[in-house]
Amino acid sequence: MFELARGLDPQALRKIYDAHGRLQITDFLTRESALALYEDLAQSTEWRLTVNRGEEILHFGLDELGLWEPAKAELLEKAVTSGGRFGFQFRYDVIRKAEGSDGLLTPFTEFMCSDNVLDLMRAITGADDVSFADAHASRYRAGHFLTTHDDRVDSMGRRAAYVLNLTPKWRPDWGGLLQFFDSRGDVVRAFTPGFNTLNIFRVPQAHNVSWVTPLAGAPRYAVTGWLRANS
Ligand SMILES: O=C(O)CCC(=O)C(=O)O
Ligand SMILES: [Fe+2]
Repeated sequence: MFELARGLDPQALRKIYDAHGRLQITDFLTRESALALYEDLAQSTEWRLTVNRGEEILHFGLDELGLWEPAKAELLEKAVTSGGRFGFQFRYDVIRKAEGSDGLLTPFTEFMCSDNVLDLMRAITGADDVSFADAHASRYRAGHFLTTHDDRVDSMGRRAAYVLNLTPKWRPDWGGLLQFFDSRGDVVRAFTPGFNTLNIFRVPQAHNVSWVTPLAGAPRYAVTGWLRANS
């Protein structure tokens, strides 16, 4: 089903990862595999809106949201914007792998957990104890975002994060950049979502996804997760 692009050079990638704690692989899958995954996500009806309320993670069906009274929608809007002003906040659409879910997310997760891919991930990151990868799909539309955080959850054994971007064409003006920060809050690197581009970065490390602007001509599709050790 899914195939790695040919010619990936683990040693060269390892050098970049070691030097910066992050890297981009601009063609990760074969074009056919990446297109199949993109098309599957673009036509899926399994998307739900996810937002956090403090530590709590909420999900809303998109049909359900369409039926909300304007006053209720406004309350959610206010909660999300005030939550993000000084704290950790996100809002985007998600598909989480679930028993019986059709679509390509489960086969893709299995692909990420295959010996071939895990060998490559261990070679790139040097994290020899990585034994599996988890995955969920994300879709950021205008007004979606994820404020600065470092992905650290000690009990989860996260060694590195990965993001496979799948929108065929993206412009930095559309927002949705994966940004990395130093301790002063300066952006030290920003990755513009690129089709079939895999971003990998060491955990913990401060990063965010910038607000997707009304200029966005398409949703920002990705499959993302963590390379994990059994903890
Ligand atoms: O979508 C991305 O580029 C990053 C997502 C992320 O940082 C996360 O889900 O924790
Ligand atoms: Fe993150």
